[in-house]
Amino acid sequence: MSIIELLASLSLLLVPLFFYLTRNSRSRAPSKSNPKSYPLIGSSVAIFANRNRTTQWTSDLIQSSPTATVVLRRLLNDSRVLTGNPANVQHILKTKFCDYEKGSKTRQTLFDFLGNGIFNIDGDSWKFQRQVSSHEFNTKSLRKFVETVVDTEVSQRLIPILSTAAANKTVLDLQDILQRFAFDNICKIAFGHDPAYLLPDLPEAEFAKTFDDAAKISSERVATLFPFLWKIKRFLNIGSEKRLKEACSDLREFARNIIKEKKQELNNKPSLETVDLLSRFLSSGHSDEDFVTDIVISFILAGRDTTSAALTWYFWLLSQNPEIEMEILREIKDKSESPVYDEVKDMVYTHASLCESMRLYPPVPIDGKVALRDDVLPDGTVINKGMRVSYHPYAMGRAEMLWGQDREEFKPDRWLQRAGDGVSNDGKWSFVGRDPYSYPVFQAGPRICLGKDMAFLQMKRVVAGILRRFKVVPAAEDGVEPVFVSFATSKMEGGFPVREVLSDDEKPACVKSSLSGYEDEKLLISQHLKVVERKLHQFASHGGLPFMANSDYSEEAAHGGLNAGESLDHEGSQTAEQTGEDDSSMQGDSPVSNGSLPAHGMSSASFGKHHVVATNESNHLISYGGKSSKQHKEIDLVVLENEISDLNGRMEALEFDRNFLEEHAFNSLQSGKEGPQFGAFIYIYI
Ligand code: HEM
Repeated sequence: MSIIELLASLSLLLVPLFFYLTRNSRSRAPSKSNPKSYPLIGSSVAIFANRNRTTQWTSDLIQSSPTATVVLRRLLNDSRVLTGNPANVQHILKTKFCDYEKGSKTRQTLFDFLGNGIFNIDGDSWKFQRQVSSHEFNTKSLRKFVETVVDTEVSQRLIPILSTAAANKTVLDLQDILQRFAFDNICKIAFGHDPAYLLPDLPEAEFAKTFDDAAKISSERVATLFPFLWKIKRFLNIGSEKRLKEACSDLREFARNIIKEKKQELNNKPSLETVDLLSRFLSSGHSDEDFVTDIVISFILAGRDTTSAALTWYFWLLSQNPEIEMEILREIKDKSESPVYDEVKDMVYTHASLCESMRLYPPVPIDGKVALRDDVLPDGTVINKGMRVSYHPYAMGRAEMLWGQDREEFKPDRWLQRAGDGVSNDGKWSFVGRDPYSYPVFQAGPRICLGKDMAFLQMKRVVAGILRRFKVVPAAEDGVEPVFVSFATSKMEGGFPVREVLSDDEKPACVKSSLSGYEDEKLLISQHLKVVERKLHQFASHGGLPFMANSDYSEEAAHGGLNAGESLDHEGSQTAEQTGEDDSSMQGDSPVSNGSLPAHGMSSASFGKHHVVATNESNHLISYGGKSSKQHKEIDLVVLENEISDLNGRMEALEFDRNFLEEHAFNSLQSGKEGPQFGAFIYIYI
């Protein structure tokens, strides 16, 4: 055969193959935002390069797509669609529910870990599990959940551990503590079993490690570019697959022990006083041990990793937004010490702040289905049978189209309305939810999370328990941002080391009164910072500071102070218009915020009014005439820099003095100078 004949035959073979392999390229999804794709290998190079930050990378791709949808082409025509478009989300999760399933490929991939549990199953088996489980989430069960299980875990385990850490000034991994808390909770409520992982000596959490390994390796299987590799490793029982096998076997052993215990209990006492989820399944005629084991594992996954992830990021955000923390504390202090079910339900601002936190850090950042037949999404993306279509709560929570220009700010107010707005007329906040297709943090449609209400009740009770007594302070240096990672559910990479500091109410009276002056000063500095922030914003918009020539610092401070004061108003008298005004002042990318001032070193350590006078003088300086516009701009900028540097120095000095005072006060209390008071304090809180 001549070379020409050989080439001709090859092209006869390759051309159809090429068209077959690239047939998905004809999808009408916007191509500009899709990463560069090549025949056969698709975008594998980019996917591989971003494998350690898939969530963030795909979120960026979605943000830059005009329809908020991207198609990721992988090896050999394995295309996956990722969407942040609410219309598409509604389409796959509700309108065409029957055409999008977990799918057999995903089921097979996750089978070793989740078996036939509710997260990994479709059809009748899913319906049955959902139906039986749903009894566990009715109002009566939830009321019992808050008033017995959660309360006990908070007051008898969580608080004592945090109190000891606060007294000894030890650093705790809050992520680990919250996972232990959630694990004890879910086992107690779902299986009537107390694993007692949240104990003062923090027992070796071998189970947690095992569970994390199983979840991580399983989600790596789903994400991998080379699925055949895990299959070979599994066959040979080597590497990560060997570990997965061991982990799954340990998990199953754990679940089987719980089931054995429960069966014995049921045999001894056929009518139990309290009916938990496991008893329900065992009494429903399903005695197949593997099936019940799968259910136990799925519920541990649902209950342990979601609320703990949500709360970990929540406490991080609060540490960066003290004024919001104060507003939450105000709401909490309105309720009783151990808020009962109705009070927890009524914690509207706390509820809004949790929704806002999960908007930015969703516990399940990406989730998906598989198309059972060819389809076209509402935005025109062509879907082929067997294609994986994922929705992306992480990207959606950061989409300007859905949340506006201030989407990166942590603002619980966006979920709230005040009296006089037609929604509530008792002067309180009322919660305004978003449609679940724009905010699919709990999924949406027929498979919406069953534990949503339970999760909120639990999280609000934990927040109330902790914030009433402590301030959670990240142990990492200021400015160090934790890293968001995700293996099925999200995590903070490396944990969340914190120092628990007693809240002011919990401190002995002498320390409290000395510290209140520092708090006032801190508030004043924050207000000044808001003013500077607004000035910088104006500088960016107008190339100068138009207001400075006509107004003086006091007016600005008063204005800034009003906004900050609004959030501190105990009577809750802030109006919707005022809130709106505050919003607009914060819109756009603010180059300076309270937590991210550039360090200019220490300047004045003097506090209060002196500083106002000095700044006043600086402002007058720039209103002197005779300068060119360019010179004006330069002077404006110098003035702003000086202000920032000065405020920064004052904040550092303040923190230093405050720490010194706390240290000194605690030391003198410990050395007995104020023995009786400290004794009482220890007695009550430790
Ligand atoms: C902040 C906390 C939580 C979040 C963000 C959350 C989120 C989700 C999401 C995204 C799904 C869909 C998963 C999928 O099908 O792929 C889901 C399903 C589910 N969740 Fe939650 N969840 C939370 C807490 C809980 C809790 C505490 C429970 C209680 C045990 C729970 C029980 C379930 C169950 C049983 C399903 C399966 C529903 C079904 O497939 O019909 N969740 N959740």
